[in-house]
Amino acid sequence: MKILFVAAEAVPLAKVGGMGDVVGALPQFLRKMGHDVRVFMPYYGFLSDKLDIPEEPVWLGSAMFQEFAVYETFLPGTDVPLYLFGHPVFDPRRIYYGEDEDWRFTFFANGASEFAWNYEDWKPEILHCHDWHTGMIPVWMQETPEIKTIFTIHNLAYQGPWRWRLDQMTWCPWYMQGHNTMAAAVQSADLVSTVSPTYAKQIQTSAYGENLDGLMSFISGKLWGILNGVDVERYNPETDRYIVENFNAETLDQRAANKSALQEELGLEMNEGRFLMGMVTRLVEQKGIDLLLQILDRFMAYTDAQFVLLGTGDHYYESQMWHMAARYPGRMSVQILHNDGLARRIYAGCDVFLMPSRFEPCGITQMMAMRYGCIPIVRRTGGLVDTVKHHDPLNQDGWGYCFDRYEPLDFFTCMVRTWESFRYPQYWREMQKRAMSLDFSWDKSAQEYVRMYKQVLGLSQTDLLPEEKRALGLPVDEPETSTVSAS
Ligand SMILES: Nc1ncnc2c1ncn2[C@@H]1O[C@H](COP(=O)(O)OP(=O)(O)O[C@H]2O[C@H](CO)[C@@H](O)[C@H](O)[C@H]2O)[C@@H](O)[C@H]1O
Repeated sequence: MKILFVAAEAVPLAKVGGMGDVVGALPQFLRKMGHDVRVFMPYYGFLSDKLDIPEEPVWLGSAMFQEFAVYETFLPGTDVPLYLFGHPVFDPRRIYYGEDEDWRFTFFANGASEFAWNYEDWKPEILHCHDWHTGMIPVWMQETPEIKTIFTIHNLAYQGPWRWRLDQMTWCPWYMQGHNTMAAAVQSADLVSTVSPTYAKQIQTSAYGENLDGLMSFISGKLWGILNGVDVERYNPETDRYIVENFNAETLDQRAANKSALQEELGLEMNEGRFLMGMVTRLVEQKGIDLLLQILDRFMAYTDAQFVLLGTGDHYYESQMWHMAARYPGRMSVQILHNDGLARRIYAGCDVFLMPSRFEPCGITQMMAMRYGCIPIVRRTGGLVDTVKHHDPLNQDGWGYCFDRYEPLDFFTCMVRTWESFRYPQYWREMQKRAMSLDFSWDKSAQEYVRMYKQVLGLSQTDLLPEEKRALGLPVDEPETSTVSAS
């Protein structure tokens, strides 16, 4: 199958949050399964620092009365072809923000559609669109039945420009339904997915539907919930170059060196016995920062814990966290920056990872933390339900601590319980081992996406490509026959 991912972010080139992880990783796994998957994203001004981009474009087009150029290269370190949408509006060294955000991404979506319609050398059968930035693509593609569209919701809270604004900026066809980009996208796309089974159900309720719950229930017949994975090769404590000491579930003793190194790096008291809590996050309402602010001071005063936060986002939260850190010198460190290396050192060095999210479509950081033996404390919502099992001391099961209600007292109690469990090292270690042995690789999710692609193309689910069989560990018949490719 020929699939073009269209998105605003893709690791390792451009990433603000988890969507970039998905768009950068999933295509590699789908290609391993024999599918021709490529990525289309903006040519941001900072990209030329990160990879060599040919000077000659492979295609020139126009959209919204603007000329643009498309350059072809590869996602670094992979065989995934990458098309870069070049126009001066993307020259600034930023991904989001700025007053022109609505315009520049609607233009990007229009450019991607033009490319899919008119580029002669490669024709996608499916456009896999990610979040509102690409939301108009399914609308425009409605009149092009030979190209199917899949729209994946990574974050329903950001719904893109309203219809009146779209009307001002570009052409909204008469058949466009919905009052903003997100609403239009889910109605027009052939299939819609979100990034965990629990979140797929939750967005059909008023508590999580962001005012689109009615619409989500209405389209539930074409709504899939597919859990994200983690790039287990990039994020591997056994080989990670960014941490001080490599380790695995069998050599957990070596993990202690990472804790000391992190304490030293961030100016915390170097003491192995301290309960070290970490958080790597966008500092936005979604992530439960307001809940944390209500209890952190009390918890720090009540215990001997240490706390590390790495994140950027709303200035209000940034300054609140700074002020809090100033009250606990040597015990709390707040790093307002984006730094992948430090994020890994936090996963490898902290004892627990906090994720008290108000809502969480999937959440990748808790999976990364578990992979590095860091026990998650999470609110039971969205993908956190699907990935974190509450500890069960009687049966020695579970690998995290969960609370249900979005209430400071519930979060506080959960943290105190975790802190108490931490006093039992043998028990704690077993829990770390269970967390580290979980399989969060992309293979399983990639199989689900393949099922979805086959459904949208009307292909049989049972006929597998030889590469798919190999990925599933099934015997490959001789001679190999390729039965599913519609290309
Ligand atoms: N300051 C910082 N420095 C370094 N790295 C940082 C960082 N802040 C965040 N990150 C990284 O960004 C990613 C965050 O991913 P998440 O999935 O946890 O959340 P996000 O809300 O961005 O994603 C949205 O999309 C994803 C993908 O579908 C869903 O899992 C999620 O629920 C949804 O909210 C992780 O790779 C993390 O390490």
